[in-house]
Amino acid sequence: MVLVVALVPYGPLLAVISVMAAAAWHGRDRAPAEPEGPDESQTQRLQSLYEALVPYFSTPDDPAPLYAHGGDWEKTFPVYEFDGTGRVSHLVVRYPAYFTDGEADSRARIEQLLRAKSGRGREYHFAWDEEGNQLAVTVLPPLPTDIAAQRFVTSPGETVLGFTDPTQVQRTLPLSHGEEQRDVPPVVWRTGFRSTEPHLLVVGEPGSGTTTLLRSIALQALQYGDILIVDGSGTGEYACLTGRDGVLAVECAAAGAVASLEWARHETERRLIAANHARQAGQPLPDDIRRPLWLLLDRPGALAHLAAADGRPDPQSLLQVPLRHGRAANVTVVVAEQFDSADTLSEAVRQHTRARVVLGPASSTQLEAVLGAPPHTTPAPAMPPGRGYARLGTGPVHRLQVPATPDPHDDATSDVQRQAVLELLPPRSAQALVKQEQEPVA
Ligand SMILES: Nc1ncnc2c1ncn2[C@@H]1O[C@H](COP(=O)(O)OP(=O)(O)OP(=O)(O)O)[C@@H](O)[C@H]1O
Repeated sequence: MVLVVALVPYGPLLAVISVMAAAAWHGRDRAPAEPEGPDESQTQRLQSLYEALVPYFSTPDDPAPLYAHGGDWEKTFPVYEFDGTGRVSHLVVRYPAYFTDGEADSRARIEQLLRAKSGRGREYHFAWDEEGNQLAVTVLPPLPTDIAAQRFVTSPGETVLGFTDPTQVQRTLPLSHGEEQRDVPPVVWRTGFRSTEPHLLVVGEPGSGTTTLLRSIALQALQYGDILIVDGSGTGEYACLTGRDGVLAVECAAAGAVASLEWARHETERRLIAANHARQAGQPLPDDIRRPLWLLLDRPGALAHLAAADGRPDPQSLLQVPLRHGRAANVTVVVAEQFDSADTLSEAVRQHTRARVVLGPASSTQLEAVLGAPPHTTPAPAMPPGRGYARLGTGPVHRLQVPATPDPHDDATSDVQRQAVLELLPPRSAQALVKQEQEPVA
């Protein structure tokens, strides 16, 4: 088009000739290509997959079965791709309309079979098209495990939980990776006044990376708000945050945790009342209410019986008000717990944490119990720390890899990663220390 316009002053004929020449040049490689079909070993793989599916996708009373022993796989696999090792990397499987694709067990049987026949040791994504009677199977590449903590390009109120596949999220984040820059699709969780999932629950096996995720959230939260940490694990993994600007307290003992959470409950009520006054008076919300307050609890279950032994309330019981009214008061609660203590989670925590993350190995029952829906992917053959799944409200289940955000005081932390975390820590100013002494312990 640009070419035609540019050539108009030289006469339409010249323009036509030039366009034809350009088209010929452009199309020089487009000679009809040899139709590319699968080679012999690929054909064999497809045929054996087809044969394995026959018992699942046929009934004796079907007069014209799509699947029959010795039948034609080309009718059932309209799309197929292979990777460099000759294994299937993408496959579309057509199946008869009577197959019970709405039933979880029927789907699971097919998914298990396809996974076993296409090669274990990889992660698969299954997309069932119930209307079209077809299933798309895609092999997923591993998620990147080498993304270090850094300032993510997000807006206030957005927290990056980790990174996922490009297929399910529209957006990518520019990340610095050593000298390079690369774009990676994030799982972004929105908190605050307009959030539909104002609180988060993280569950995992020991060592799966739940503390690291909370540390990553804390570093992001400190950019715009204040945080209060209750660390029931008692291993001091949040010590790097103690006394930093915006860190109201890092509580490791039951007494301190109860006192701080009592303060947080009053603070939530104070914010609510002030917000109501402002709204009724038609005035903008005061700045101290706009500033987000985060309550991060790592393994609160461990503190429950210590508090009880001391005659104090379970710290979780103090979360009721922040959980219930946090959205209107700009107070966000994050709770991390291990699977074996998940039964210590209070009803309020279960009910109000609509953003969910599972890290580390988990059975499909455990995943469904926490996420409320099964993932459409098979488990990773080897789960690196920080790998898991995230679900925001009733949205899709995303694969998740949390950015490496290690404890900078841990001797095992590499210098590069330590430096990355240290750079994100706010300064320690005298003001923070005074605030820390005065505020949380009411
Ligand atoms: N996202 C991640 N990327 C890289 N390494 C990670 C990640 N998450 C955790 N790790 C590493 O895995 C180990 C355990 O992490 P973390 O302490 O966060 O786990 P945890 O679930 O809190 O377990 P625990 O309760 O036993 O401390 C640490 O050495 C940590 O550096």
